[in-house]
Amino acid sequence: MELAVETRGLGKRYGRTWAVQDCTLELPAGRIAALVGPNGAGKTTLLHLLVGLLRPDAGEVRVFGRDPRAVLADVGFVAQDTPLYRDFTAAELVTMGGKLNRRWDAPLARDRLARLGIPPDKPVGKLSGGQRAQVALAMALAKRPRLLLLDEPIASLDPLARREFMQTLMGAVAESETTVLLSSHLLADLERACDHLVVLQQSRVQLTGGVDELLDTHRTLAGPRAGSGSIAGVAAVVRASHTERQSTLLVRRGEGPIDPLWTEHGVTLEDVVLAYLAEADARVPASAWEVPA
Ligand SMILES: Nc1ncnc2c1ncn2[C@@H]1O[C@H](COP(=O)(O)OP(=O)(O)OP(=O)(O)O)[C@@H](O)[C@H]1O
Repeated sequence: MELAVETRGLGKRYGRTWAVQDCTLELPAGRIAALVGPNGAGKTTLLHLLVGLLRPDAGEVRVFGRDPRAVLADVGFVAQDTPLYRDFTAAELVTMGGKLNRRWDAPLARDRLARLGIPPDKPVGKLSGGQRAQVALAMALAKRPRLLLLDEPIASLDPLARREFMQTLMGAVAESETTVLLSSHLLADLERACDHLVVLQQSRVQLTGGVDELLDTHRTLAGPRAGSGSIAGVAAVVRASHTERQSTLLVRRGEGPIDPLWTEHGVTLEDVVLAYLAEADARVPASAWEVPA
């Protein structure tokens, strides 16, 4: 299995604060991976480490087995604020891309922009935020990257454009075996398109793996209010909530069938992500919020 991304104990800090800490993950080539986590979790920092914009303070990062700066020609990156030369038109950007990149698929960019109704002759600074995001994606795809990194690319898109954007990504992966890692807060959109998940929380990886595997290994259980004893067929309780009489648990399955005392339901990606984030959040000490007198 070829790995597009591999990190071992990766860390980056600003001053004394670790923005990414002890991050170990593997992203197999050909996957569309979602990078999720709350504001400030370290998603942008991780993407910047993968594209060589930042150097690690700890651990290692490899992209297709090499230092990220050695594979820049193979990596497309769309930064969070889709920075483009705002005085240039989309048509001028496509022409410029051809001069700056070895492999450049100008027809792909032009077709895509035409299909989306992006005016070729208007400075991109005068386009809407969503249109600018589409221009940035078209430019990144025209590079024909082996790895495409996208930092919150769909945040500014309307629901229809979001769906179109995700379909384009899936199409690009199917056609060219591009690996995609995209950060987003829009879990429902990710569930449709992504087959791999990385959850970051407070600079650390909380959970990572294939989406099918994660959905298969997690269950929601409902039953009479539970104590803290173990439950047959359950490896770990990720998140528990209780009423006076009833408990609802999100669990990771273990060996064998689950205790029939519990009613078992499948989970969505959103259920799993929110359970892991809530569980990690519960570990934030209240003192973190204390304001010095
Ligand atoms: N240039 C910087 N200088 C100092 N601290 C920084 C800098 N960039 C990021 N940080 C800090 O590093 C941590 C991770 O930030 P990062 O931008 O990677 O998070 P994020 O998950 O992308 O957040 P968001 O979802 O809000 O975009 C935060 O605590 C942030 O305040």
